[in-house]
Amino acid sequence: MIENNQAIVLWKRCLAFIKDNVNTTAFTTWFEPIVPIKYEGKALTIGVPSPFFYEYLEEKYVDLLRTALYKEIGEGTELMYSIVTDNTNHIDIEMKGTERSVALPEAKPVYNGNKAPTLLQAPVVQDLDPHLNPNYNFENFIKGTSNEFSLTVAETVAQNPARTFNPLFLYGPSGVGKTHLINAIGTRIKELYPEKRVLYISAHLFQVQYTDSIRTNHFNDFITFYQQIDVLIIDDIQEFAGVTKTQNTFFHIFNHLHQNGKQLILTSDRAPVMLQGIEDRLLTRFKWGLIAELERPDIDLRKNILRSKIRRDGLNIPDAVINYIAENVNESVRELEGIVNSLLVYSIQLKREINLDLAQHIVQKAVRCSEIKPLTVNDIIEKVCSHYQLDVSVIHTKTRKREVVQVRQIAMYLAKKHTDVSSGKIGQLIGNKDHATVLHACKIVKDQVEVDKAFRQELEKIEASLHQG
Ligand SMILES: Nc1ncnc2c1ncn2[C@@H]1O[C@H](COP(=O)(O)OP(=O)(O)OP(=O)(O)O)[C@@H](O)[C@H]1O
Repeated sequence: MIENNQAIVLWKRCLAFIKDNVNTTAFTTWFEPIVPIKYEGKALTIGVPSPFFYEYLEEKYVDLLRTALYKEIGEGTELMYSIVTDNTNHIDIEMKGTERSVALPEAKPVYNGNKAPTLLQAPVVQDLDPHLNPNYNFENFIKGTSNEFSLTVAETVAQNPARTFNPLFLYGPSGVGKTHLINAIGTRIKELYPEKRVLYISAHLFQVQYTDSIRTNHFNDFITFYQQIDVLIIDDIQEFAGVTKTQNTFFHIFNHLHQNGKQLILTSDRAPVMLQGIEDRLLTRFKWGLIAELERPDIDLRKNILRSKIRRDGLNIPDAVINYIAENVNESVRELEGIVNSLLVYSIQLKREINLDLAQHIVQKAVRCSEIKPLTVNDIIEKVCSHYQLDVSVIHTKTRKREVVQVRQIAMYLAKKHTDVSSGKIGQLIGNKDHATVLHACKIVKDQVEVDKAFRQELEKIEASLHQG
């Protein structure tokens, strides 16, 4: 690779500036490994060792890099990245710096980003920033048994928005790929139907925009803006719990879009039946289309995700290390990614190869904080039965006695709330019932919790005992 002399000189100046503005460890870890590649047409290209390195720089140091470039080279200088795996080999994935932060929805509120709520007309398609994260796409979403169904319905919706499942409601615990999948749907729709107005927004940001619109007397603009979206994607809808006015506004937007054949895509950390503090009329609507669950990744998926991430980061990690991580880190994909990133940082900082020792050290540190044993459905059955002084075996019989039915329903409700076991599996483990019986039980208990104070306190007592040995 021929380095361009001008790039070396310019980058050296930037480095001097950066060195004055970060601590020594950060400088050694994140800036020393960078190699200047070329300077052409007001763009400086730098080589970084992996895509992760690029993402990290863009996330943590984007402002510092921009300031250094503008100050040392000139206002408006662009930064380009190239992934360099070693001195002789460089994968030419050129990535434009500073775009990533713009692509991330939370980094820039949609309200300002689209300037749309001040317009009474529909935003022109090309003016509407969909706020999709292009790094979350179908191509890099790895399929496994825990996400296969959700992936299939997501692809179906992307192929034919508003024609099949509307709304599409995806739910599952944190870090299992919900945000990734809904961004992938949005991106695919934009590819297939560029004329469609697609918008991704977190429920939190939607609420902030709504409150802002009231404060600044722009409520009508706010409503008009949302009613003109073709594909509305709202992440983490559980955040609407308890905020009645936002829910009310969303209810009207939902109705308008649905009636006009527009697609709605929603995610939540739990099934609609478990969403407390959300009005029934909204919950009913969430069930109009299709509800799909994303479960925690099983071991095969964990291994495949690790392999894919490692390949993408240009790392060389032995199989024994991959197996060790996959066996010991099982909470979420986010957690897996965190471990690989830590491995990378440690190996750069300590200049050590990635081996089993290093992996064990990192995994133990990460897992130690969450050493509380996760609850199982059996733990819950035992606690509930002991609270009601009922023999555990009775819960598994076919009896329809009122008190047994109620204990069974409470156990199902608590299992759904406190574990990530799927409804079907909970049914199997509690009296060999089906998935629909579990959801019905959850609804019955939830309704009673909302109106019956004594019952609510009783459940709180059982819940408090769940983590006691
Ligand atoms: N099947 C998968 N293939 C590849 N990457 C995945 C997969 N599932 C999750 N990920 C990655 O794991 C990380 C966490 O996923 P994501 O943010 O989509 O989770 P989430 O379910 O939306 O979590 P939360 O509810 O906390 O927002 C992301 O970097 C995502 O790309």
